[in-house]
Amino acid sequence: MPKNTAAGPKRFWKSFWYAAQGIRQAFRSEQNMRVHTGFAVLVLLLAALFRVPPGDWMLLLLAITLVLAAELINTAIESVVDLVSPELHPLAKAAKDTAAGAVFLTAAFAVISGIYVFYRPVMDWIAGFMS
Ligand SMILES: Nc1ncnc2c1ncn2[C@@H]1O[C@H](COP(=O)(O)OP(=O)(O)OP(=O)(O)O)[C@@H](O)[C@H]1O
Repeated sequence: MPKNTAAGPKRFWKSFWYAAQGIRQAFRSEQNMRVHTGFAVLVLLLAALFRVPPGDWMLLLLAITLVLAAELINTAIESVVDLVSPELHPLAKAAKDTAAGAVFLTAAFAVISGIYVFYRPVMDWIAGFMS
């Protein structure tokens, strides 16, 4: 596999290309990455539908970014663990479980953010629907 041997601006743009390849690879190989991306798209569509204020958009974008970034780092750690420790090992388990814990924390933050942003608009929508 080729390394990034380019220099100057070319090296800079190539590193973006490698990053895009990493995201594409994680999206293809990790079901959780696809599930989280699907939720992210749904949440952004709902935010547009309910016309949430700019500050709430930023909170949702922060939550989505945290979850997807944690998922990418989790995927990277899983790959390295599988490479160096294909056999069962307590440290391999600790590494994978800790990385999964990071994803769980960001997902919990995303759920709380979603409730914070959508509770009022959804309640108003239901109230309008009932009256
Ligand atoms: N080499 C290993 N040594 C010890 N325990 C491991 C090892 N590999 C995996 N495990 C345990 O099995 C769990 C599941 O590991 P696996 O590699 O299937 O990842 P995963 O969390 O299912 O991720 P994904 O499904 O996204 O690939 C880990 O969280 C860990 O507890």
